[in-house]
Amino acid sequence: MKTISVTCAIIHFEDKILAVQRSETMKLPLKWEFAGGKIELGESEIDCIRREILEELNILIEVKERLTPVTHQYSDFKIKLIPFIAEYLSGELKLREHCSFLLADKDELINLDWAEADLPILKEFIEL
Ligand SMILES: Nc1nc2c([nH]c(=O)n2[C@H]2C[C@H](O)[C@@H](COP(=O)(O)OP(=O)(O)OP(=O)(O)O)O2)c(=O)[nH]1
Repeated sequence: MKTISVTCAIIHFEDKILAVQRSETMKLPLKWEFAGGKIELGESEIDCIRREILEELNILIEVKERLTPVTHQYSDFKIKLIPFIAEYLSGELKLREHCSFLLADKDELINLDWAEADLPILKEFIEL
């Protein structure tokens, strides 16, 4: 089965972290995730995450660090999820695809109902 490469960003708003909830009509409905999306043909990982964040959230970010990618097999597709730590730079946050968002303390994140592929990323981030 083909593996889909997806970037996502753990975005700091000062001391809070942004989590977003997938809408009912998306794949993995109502699961929480870090905003991001699929890498387009010929696009770099960094260009992808900046583009996806602008498209989905209407904000600019500064990418700080790449964490360890996670390969995860869902029942009907397989993804390689590439996480970045980033900082909010500018723009008014608007949800263009997701149904809700949360600005949470790092230690509150684990309580959300995450997309499965995010769990190893969350663990690595919490232990940083
Ligand atoms: N953006 C993002 N996607 C994630 C995360 N965890 C996770 O399993 N995914 C999955 C959900 C999607 O199937 C895929 C990302 O593609 P996408 O954001 O373009 O999702 P999409 O709903 O447009 O997908 P599709 O319907 O076009 O197939 O990766 C995450 O933390 N962030």
